[in-house]
Amino acid sequence: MTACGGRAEPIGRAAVEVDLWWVAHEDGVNLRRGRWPHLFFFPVVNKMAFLAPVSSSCLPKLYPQLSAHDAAVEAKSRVCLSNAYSLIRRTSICKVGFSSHLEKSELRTFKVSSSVTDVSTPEVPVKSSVVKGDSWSIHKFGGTCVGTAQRIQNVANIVMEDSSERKLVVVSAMSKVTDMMYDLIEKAQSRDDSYELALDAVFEKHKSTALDLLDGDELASFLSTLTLDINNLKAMLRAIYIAGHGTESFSAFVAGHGELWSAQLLSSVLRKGGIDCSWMDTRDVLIVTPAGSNQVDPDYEESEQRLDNWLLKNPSKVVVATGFIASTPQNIPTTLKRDGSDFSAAIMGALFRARQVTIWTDVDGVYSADPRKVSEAVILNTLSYQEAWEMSYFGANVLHPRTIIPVMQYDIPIVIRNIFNLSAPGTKICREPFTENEEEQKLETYVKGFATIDNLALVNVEGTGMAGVPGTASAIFGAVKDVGANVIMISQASSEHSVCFAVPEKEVKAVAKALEAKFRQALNAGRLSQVAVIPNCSILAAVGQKMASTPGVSATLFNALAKANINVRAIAQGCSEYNITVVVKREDCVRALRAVHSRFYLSKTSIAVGIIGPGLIGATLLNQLRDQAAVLKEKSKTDLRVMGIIGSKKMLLSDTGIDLFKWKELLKENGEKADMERFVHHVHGNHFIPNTVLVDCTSSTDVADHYHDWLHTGIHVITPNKKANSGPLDKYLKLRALQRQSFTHYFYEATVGAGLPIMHTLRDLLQTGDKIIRIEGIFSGTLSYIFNNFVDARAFSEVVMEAKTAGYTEPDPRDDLAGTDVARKVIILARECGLNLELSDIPVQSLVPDPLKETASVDDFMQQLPSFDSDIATKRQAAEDAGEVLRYVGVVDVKNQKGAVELRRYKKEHPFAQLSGSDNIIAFTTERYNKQPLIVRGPGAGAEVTAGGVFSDILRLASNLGAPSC
Ligand SMILES: NC(=O)C1=CN([C@@H]2O[C@H](COP(=O)(O)OP(=O)(O)OC[C@H]3O[C@@H](n4cnc5c(N)ncnc54)[C@H](OP(=O)(O)O)[C@@H]3O)[C@@H](O)[C@H]2O)C=CC1
Ligand SMILES: N[C@@H](CC=O)C(=O)O
Ligand code: NA
Repeated sequence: MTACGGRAEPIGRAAVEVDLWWVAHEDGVNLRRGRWPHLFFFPVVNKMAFLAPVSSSCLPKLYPQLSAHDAAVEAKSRVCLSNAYSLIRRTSICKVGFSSHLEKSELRTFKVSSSVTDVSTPEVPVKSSVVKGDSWSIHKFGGTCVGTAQRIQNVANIVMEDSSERKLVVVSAMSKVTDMMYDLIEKAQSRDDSYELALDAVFEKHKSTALDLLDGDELASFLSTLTLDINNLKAMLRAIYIAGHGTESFSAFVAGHGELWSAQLLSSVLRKGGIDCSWMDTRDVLIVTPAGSNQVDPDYEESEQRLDNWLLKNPSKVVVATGFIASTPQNIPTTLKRDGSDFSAAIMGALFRARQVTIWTDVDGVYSADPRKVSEAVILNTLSYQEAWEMSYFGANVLHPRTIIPVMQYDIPIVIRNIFNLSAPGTKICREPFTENEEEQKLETYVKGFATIDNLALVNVEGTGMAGVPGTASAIFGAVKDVGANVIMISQASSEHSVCFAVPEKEVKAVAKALEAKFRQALNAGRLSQVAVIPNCSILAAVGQKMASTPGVSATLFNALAKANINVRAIAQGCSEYNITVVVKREDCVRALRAVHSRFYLSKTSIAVGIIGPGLIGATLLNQLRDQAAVLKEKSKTDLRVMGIIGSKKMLLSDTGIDLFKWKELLKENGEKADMERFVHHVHGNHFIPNTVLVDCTSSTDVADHYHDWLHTGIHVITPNKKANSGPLDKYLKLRALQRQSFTHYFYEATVGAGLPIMHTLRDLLQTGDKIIRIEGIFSGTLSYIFNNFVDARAFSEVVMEAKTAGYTEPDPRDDLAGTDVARKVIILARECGLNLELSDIPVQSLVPDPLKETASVDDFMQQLPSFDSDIATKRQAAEDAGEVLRYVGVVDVKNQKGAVELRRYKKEHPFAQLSGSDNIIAFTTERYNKQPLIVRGPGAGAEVTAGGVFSDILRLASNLGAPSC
């Protein structure tokens, strides 16, 4: 008996290391010939047997040293370890019925190392030449990675730094070379002589790269191969030129040279670096059969055998293989078609049962969404195979789904890494992605990412005659198939009255025509009401394995879409729940993508802000936004980007957000002529921020007149301007009705009491069911200030000027003194309480002297005001004499459905007499606050508090749009 030792190490799930001593003895071996192309040998250990195929013809080549010992044993018992991975199976020696027990999925859990020991006889040095399993790691470098001599050297360095025991490096052609090769064929086919010059360029490119990288024998050898290849190609192209035609396999043969040269170049560079390296022409190994248009199916069994043969002859631990190219079963050169090199690497990963496949590219990994559309898209650390699959199908630049299939069946992870940023860990695509940080996991893994497909059309086949009629769907999709259109998404509600599906826009005409023809009779008879085409659609897909069985994910998604005012045309979700697909209008697609991306916390809640009126309040708001921006981003993940500022004459627009530290200078120096339409289009039309708010800081009626349209187009509006809410009642009612129907927000806290929470308090009272009886108060900061300071011998006009300088007054102080401003506030509150009053319904006592009512400018008015100081001084004195003060108040009498604005006298002890500065005081008398009114008091005018009130409305909007509360 001769015994030779080999070591089989179970790996993966069966993690027990077994020392295996196998026996080569006639009695213990069930040799078969004929039925199997191989001899079989059973290595035995503790009643366990391992079996492996051996090709008798390869034995002498493999183990020449054995011939010196026992030729009979040699012939029968040498294990061709190269093939072991495909047949080894743990089994009891007494159950030798191995053929029915061999299951590939179990086989891969073993690797066979090359260490071989003989214990019972003098040592027989046996070399196991073919080793596969997790000692191999696969790298794939695309054309850009090997685009220049320097980059090839860089690739070589990366390969050398990989500490894996064995490495297979799959390379594409140098960048642009494949296109150059196809161009050669094109030119030759169209009998364009310039193919010769083009071929020279190909030669020069590779020659100069080789000269940069190699020297000595390596250089000479490469150049001689290159020259030979080029001469052959020249002859071949000449033949194509003469025939005016080249077959597909000719093209594949010519095109594949780019890979042949880059593989040889890289392997030469590695050898120059002292690495024992071979290069593999994958056409010798990889066998594929065509599978429909632009697709091929690998023949794994045949490829595996060829690979083993190849490895027997090439035992190097580093192999550089050509990507993209393969052979047909008839040994005719072919290619793996689109994304071929990635596919090559994945197939090789599977054939080698490699530890990992690394795809080197020029991005840091797989993004949660297209970073060109979502600037805050993040690199995903991990993706499951299914997630990667879904993402790639939906247009994410991940991997072609077919690249994932080969590695998926052996649980081999694929890592996508950036060759230009080695510090980035990349994205790992594997069976069960995990995140160490639990919090992060919660946020990240339910929905991993979002992808979109543009240029689609929806087709809606509708009619009462469809319900309960078997075969309708088959007839519809049969017609679609007949015109060769690809159905991307299907949706049918359970009422069965309509079937809706998405097809590429370019195919929709033919589809509609085919359906109309097929259902002509049903349409004429009214059983089908229509075959409708909805053009200009896009698909947005949310992808995540953990969405499955997680309640609330779709609710959150749709909520985010609704809040961004995006209309969803169709929805599809398979019961695998890996993906929720919605169809939206194409122009909404990027906004939709941004909105959902933000909502799932992959980025901030972003709002595009347009500031209208950078006057006192507008400018103060801009400064507050500037000072708080970083905190908001950090703490509440809210990104407020001021995309435009417009005044009455000039505007400043930015595509990415205005630098708020410099907005004044920028507006002054770079500002362009104000154009409201263009401004709104710019702020809202940017495709990067899903939500838009226009903040009207003017007192302009013209600007307020736009609110309805803006809300209608999904733009949120926030304002301290009272004109819209106190303007014509019908317009106001229309505006509020629209606001209630839509998902757009209209906030105006600062219109009453500036930053004081007046509107908020009133809304809370109303919404919780309280009944307002009366609202009374000092609503004017200006008039409060004036009467609080109009004491002793002070002149009325002087105090008015003080109030104006302090920024309490309206742009035109007559709006305050005439009571118009208070009347507007009364109207705003009254309407909020449900009273349908016009401004003219409010009796107002004006403090503007009659002769100054018509004064042209604000300055003229201020200049002339002192001449009327005595009138009001007399009134003040009369009140003083009675122990009273003058206060300008507004009243909303809800019970009697009226309002009033007047100058009243109050006893000095009255709360209204206790105010200071620009304080407002508002008393709400309600059913709940009946004996004691609910009082809100505080400064009710001034730049900081007013801008603060506007800012808090913006944050309220952000939180309504999904920003977390903090
Ligand atoms: N001051 C306060 O305490 C309070 C004020 N408010 C309200 O705040 C708003 C702003 O007041 P304030 O900042 O004092 O006013 P300002 O006069 O200082 O600023 C008004 C701004 O609006 C711009 N503007 C005017 N018309 C237009 C237009 N048609 N299109 C574009 N921009 C225009 C002006 O631009 P330009 O300079 O180029 O003409 C200016 O930048 C008012 O509605 C006011 O009622 C509300 C509560 C309190
Ligand atoms: N001018 C107004 C400002 C706020 O609306 C006032 O004085 O209250
Ligand atoms: Na307020």
